[in-house]
Amino acid sequence: MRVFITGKPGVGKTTILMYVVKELIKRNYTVVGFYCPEVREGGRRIGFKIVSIPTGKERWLAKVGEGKIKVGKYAVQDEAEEVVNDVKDSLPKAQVIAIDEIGPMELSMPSIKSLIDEVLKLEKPLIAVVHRNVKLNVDGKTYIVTEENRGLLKEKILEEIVRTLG
Ligand SMILES: Nc1nc2c(ncn2[C@@H]2O[C@H](COP(=O)(O)OP(=O)(O)OP(=O)(O)O)[C@@H](O)[C@H]2O)c(=O)[nH]1
Repeated sequence: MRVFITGKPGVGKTTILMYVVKELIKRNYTVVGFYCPEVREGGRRIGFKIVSIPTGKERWLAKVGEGKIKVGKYAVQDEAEEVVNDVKDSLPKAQVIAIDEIGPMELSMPSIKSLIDEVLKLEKPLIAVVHRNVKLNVDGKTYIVTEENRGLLKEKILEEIVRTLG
């Protein structure tokens, strides 16, 4: 059972995913994955972190500046690999996998791309934010988030995943 959340920038994708993750953890399910919050300084976005679920281990994913792999103005940071390995180590015990997001930045980093490829091959329930420009060729239910449906989608997606877990 895979749920993909997509939609325009700033519409509430991350908010839905994090709500579902928190509610699953409250219900004592083991959720494993990662999310990539943006980092702003003085109102300007200077980069993104990558944070492991559930350990909370955090490293720079990408930040403004020069580097061997660049996505737009952001240089992908090697240290992100430490979080990728943390997630990989936790995968076997996962009951649900949560990823925010499957996007150009994440897919540009070989170790994150291979983690995502590995997760997409697993049969475990998955909830993932998918960037609007990324097309995944795997089975799953895709929800396009809008201001109008984002409130209802939170509960609907949570219930669908809880029902799968039994
Ligand atoms: N009022 C209201 N605001 C919301 C809701 N969901 C998200 N927001 C706000 O909308 C803004 C963007 O939310 P995100 O969840 O970061 O949106 P996103 O689609 O993940 O954004 P990107 O990852 O930048 O594309 C934040 O300030 C949220 O607090 C909601 O249900 N109601």
